Amino acid sequence: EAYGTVYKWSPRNFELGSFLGHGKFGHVHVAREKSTGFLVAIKTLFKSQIVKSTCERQVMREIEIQSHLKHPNILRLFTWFHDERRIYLVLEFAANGELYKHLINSPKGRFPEYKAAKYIYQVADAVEYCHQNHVIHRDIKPENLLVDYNGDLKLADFGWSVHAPSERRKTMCGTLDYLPPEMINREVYDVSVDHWCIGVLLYEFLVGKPPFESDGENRTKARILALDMVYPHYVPQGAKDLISKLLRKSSKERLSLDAVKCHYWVQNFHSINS
Ligand SMILES: COc1ccc(C(=O)Nc2ccccc2)cc1NC(=O)CCSCc1cnc2[nH]ccc2c1
Repeated sequence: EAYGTVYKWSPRNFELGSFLGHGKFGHVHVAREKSTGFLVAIKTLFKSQIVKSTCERQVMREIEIQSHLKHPNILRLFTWFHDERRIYLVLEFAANGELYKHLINSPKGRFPEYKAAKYIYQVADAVEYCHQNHVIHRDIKPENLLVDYNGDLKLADFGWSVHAPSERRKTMCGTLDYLPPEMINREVYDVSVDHWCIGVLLYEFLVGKPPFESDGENRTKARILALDMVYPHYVPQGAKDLISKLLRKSSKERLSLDAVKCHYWVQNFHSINS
């Protein structure tokens, strides 16, 4: 808001491009801001659906929180505007799309060590920033991570379900794979749920599937509560050490996000990656 005036954005400022997907409240398109040529993603939310399903105050609060989060690994909400029927969110466009697709299209369906280490560092950094801004439970899982033009991760905090019968897990939308024990036991939870999810995420990066994956929901829950997991032979010792310090039943014993970033297995690759 230079010179004290707030610029009034409107749909006229943008040229709408291809359809990117749809969420529970609306759909997302790539768009080009006309005066700069800058590519963004515009998420159109229908007021009718929002008013029906959540109170407007909560919606405004969520948009307020999102627009203040500024971190290189968190998808930016640049601005928003509305007309009589819709709310438009002007979001950062991650040109390399969904991380999940990169994972399943990798040669062995899993990331090499250096990539897993780079990505887990970036996720830990983004989530630590969220915690410092009193935002928790960012729903960390591959479906909620995007890759930008430079190959860096963006925590996207999707509000959307899959838009096409893609190669995603069937149970994707309600996947239990990332639930920590305290949430299965419906106990009170705190920021350390995110630490658990980062442990599950790192395992999935290196193995290509989450540690407690089972065909039945109850089987998955039982495995989570029993910490019933095995590491394939190719998972390096350093990564096993880090995962085992995050997947702890007692949330207080889980490694801090700073310690994740400083862990020797992550640091070993950080120099190469940065
Ligand atoms: C910061 O991010 C967000 C902030 C807010 C909301 C939101 O919906 N808030 C909400 C919902 C209901 C009521 C009130 C507020 C959503 C997102 N983020 C996404 O929805 C995921 C990426 S969509 C963009 C995007 C970019 N880059 C891509 N590359 C490939 C696909 C793709 C898709």
